[in-house]
Amino acid sequence: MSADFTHLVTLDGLGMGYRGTSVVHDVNLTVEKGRIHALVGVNGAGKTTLMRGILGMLRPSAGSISVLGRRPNTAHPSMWARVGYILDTAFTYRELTGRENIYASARMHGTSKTEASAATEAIIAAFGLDREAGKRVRTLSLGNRQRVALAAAMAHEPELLILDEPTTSLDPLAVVSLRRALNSATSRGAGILVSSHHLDEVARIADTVTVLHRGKVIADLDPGGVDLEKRFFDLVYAAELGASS
Ligand SMILES: Nc1ncnc2c1ncn2[C@@H]1O[C@H](COP(=O)(O)OP(=O)(O)OP(=O)(O)O)[C@@H](O)[C@H]1O
Repeated sequence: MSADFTHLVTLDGLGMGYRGTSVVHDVNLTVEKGRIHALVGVNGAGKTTLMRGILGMLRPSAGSISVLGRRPNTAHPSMWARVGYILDTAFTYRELTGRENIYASARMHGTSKTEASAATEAIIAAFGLDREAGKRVRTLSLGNRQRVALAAAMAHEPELLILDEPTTSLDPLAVVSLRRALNSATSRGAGILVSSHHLDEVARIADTVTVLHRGKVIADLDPGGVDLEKRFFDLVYAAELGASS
């Protein structure tokens, strides 16, 4: 099933926080079909919080969130079959093998047994996980657990992918596999929101880059321009100066 709208996610004047503490303020952002939207910001800027809101784990205190045309807090569970994500520490079932994790995820996202088997083997090959896939996840290295979690998030070919710092523990080869997998997802029309501290990688893959600082959007940057890292730090520095003056 395909969404018949361009905006897979729309955040409109979004405010969110934890127990009375305001963390995200007046954020407007869209994730579009076939595009990679990167979210960058220093530690504590609010990237994970914003993603929790999109995934229906936190309610807005102001404004609204629309995911695949619905409000996440009230969406039917079947909508989540069209979404894939990793958040904070990538989740896996540690007593299952990598292959079992990926297959279970595909099945839980509504894929038939035959399709799930084929999708599992295809994504194991795409991520170069052939040697690790038969091992219990608890015996894998941190980076390989991350690769299994990413494969599990993507095996069911979601229309929307929310990826919180997916490259953190990955080696350069795994980063290349992920980049290819993300490109292949956007070619079939998926939209991706990805947070990252790796600005060189962001410059390579993103169509749009939003800078979040102290829970506010302070700029949208052109990923193709010169020295994304410098432009990012200049913006954050200026925002900090503004906040302290
Ligand atoms: N469960 C929570 N309860 C209370 N405050 C929280 C909780 N989770 C995050 N925060 C606070 O919300 C703010 C934003 O945190 P968040 O994890 O969204 O930032 P981030 O941009 O993802 O940071 P990082 O790059 O370090 O992952 C921080 O001040 C953090 O302390």
